[in-house]
Amino acid sequence: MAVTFGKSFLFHTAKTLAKTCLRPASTQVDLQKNYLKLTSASGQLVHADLMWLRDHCRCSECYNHATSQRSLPFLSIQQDISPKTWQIAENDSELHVSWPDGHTSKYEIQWLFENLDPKRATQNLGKMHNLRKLWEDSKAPDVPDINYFELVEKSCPVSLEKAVLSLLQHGIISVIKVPRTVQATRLVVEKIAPPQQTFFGGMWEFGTKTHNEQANHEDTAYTSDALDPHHDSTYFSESTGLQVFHCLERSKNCQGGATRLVDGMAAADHLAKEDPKSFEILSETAIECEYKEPGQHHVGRQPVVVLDPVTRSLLQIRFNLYDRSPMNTLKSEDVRNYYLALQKLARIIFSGRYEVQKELSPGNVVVIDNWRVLHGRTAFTGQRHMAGCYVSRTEWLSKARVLGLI
Ligand SMILES: C[N+](C)(C)CCCC[C@H](N)C(=O)O
Ligand SMILES: O=C(O)CCC(=O)C(=O)O
Ligand SMILES: [Fe+2]
Repeated sequence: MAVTFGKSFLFHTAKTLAKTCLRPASTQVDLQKNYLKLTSASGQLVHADLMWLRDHCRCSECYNHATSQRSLPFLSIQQDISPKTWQIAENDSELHVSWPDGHTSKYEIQWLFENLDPKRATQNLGKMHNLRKLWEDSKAPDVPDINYFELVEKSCPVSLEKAVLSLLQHGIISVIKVPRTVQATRLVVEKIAPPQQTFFGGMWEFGTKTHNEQANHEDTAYTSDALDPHHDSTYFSESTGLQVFHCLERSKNCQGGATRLVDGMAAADHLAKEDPKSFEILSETAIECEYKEPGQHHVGRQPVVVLDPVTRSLLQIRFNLYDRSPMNTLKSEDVRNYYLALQKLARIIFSGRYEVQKELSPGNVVVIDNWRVLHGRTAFTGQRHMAGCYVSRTEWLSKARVLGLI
């Protein structure tokens, strides 16, 4: 049964099956009104809509393999398209389809089953989700220290993989023995992706010992006040992906200024279990955040808990109580319940259950997934000089894919 054609094949197979009760030796193809029904030898069943099938022809006319881009004119796909013939070929590894206009398409059967599997989207996006190890209640995450020399000087691929994996698993990377310079901080980051340019700059510096007055911004981060755990850039249309901190200098008389890190996804997960209604409110109601200073006015509107549009699993937590705009996006009848829900999440976040504190010292760079882990600091006295940068999410996820991690 190496090569079988159209309906006669189906008829034949069905009869054989009925007589012998044997499993089919190859994929079965059955033309329905507007799709091909494919049944694998092991019984997996998928529906290939005929418009979808024509669109996914991977011949060099319809698809540019060098650029991974489609070239078939989208509007040329007719609503009533139907194949003239179809056959399973190449020892059950390909489906060949000929279309009324004379075009022939060949598909790898395995590729079809993968891409048509209705569970595929859920499972595929679940890869990141499955790697994630939420911080456990009152237990510090097991974050490996990555050595600067290995990562940057030796460009060790194992170190880089370990670093990006740590980000996927724990939402943070710790790099040790980093030279106390902005340039060394940059070299660490560039192993993963380029620093993201924002109005704060590419690489930024902040702290008491300022160096360059122009680098200062009208934000509490640039003071020595305490900052409760928060995510940054909730006022951008897309929050920055990574937050990098390197404490370049702490004066001898510097007291406080410990970095507080909280796993926002562990907190949201806790809320989902404890109070699903509040979780739902936070994931379905958008609020607004803003940043204003002379020459800048950014506004971002999204829910505090953002779910993946396909899998509905946790995609992002955007928690920043400081940078909220007037809460004018809520319907008046929803205001009270919204406040109660946000307070519930805030209580979990501020409870310390999913928090670690670390007094960053010169030489220690921490990279934080700003879509997951919140950062804050205790108030301080004395001198504390920090450097760092943002990295956009699309850039670091691209690196994770290139490394084969997701
Ligand atoms: C650039 N640097 C990180 C130093 C400051 C960022 C400003 C912090 C702002 N409130 C926010 O939460 O986004
Ligand atoms: O000073 C710190 O450790 C953190 C300040 C902060 O929240 C920020 O720069 O975004
Ligand atoms: Fe911040």
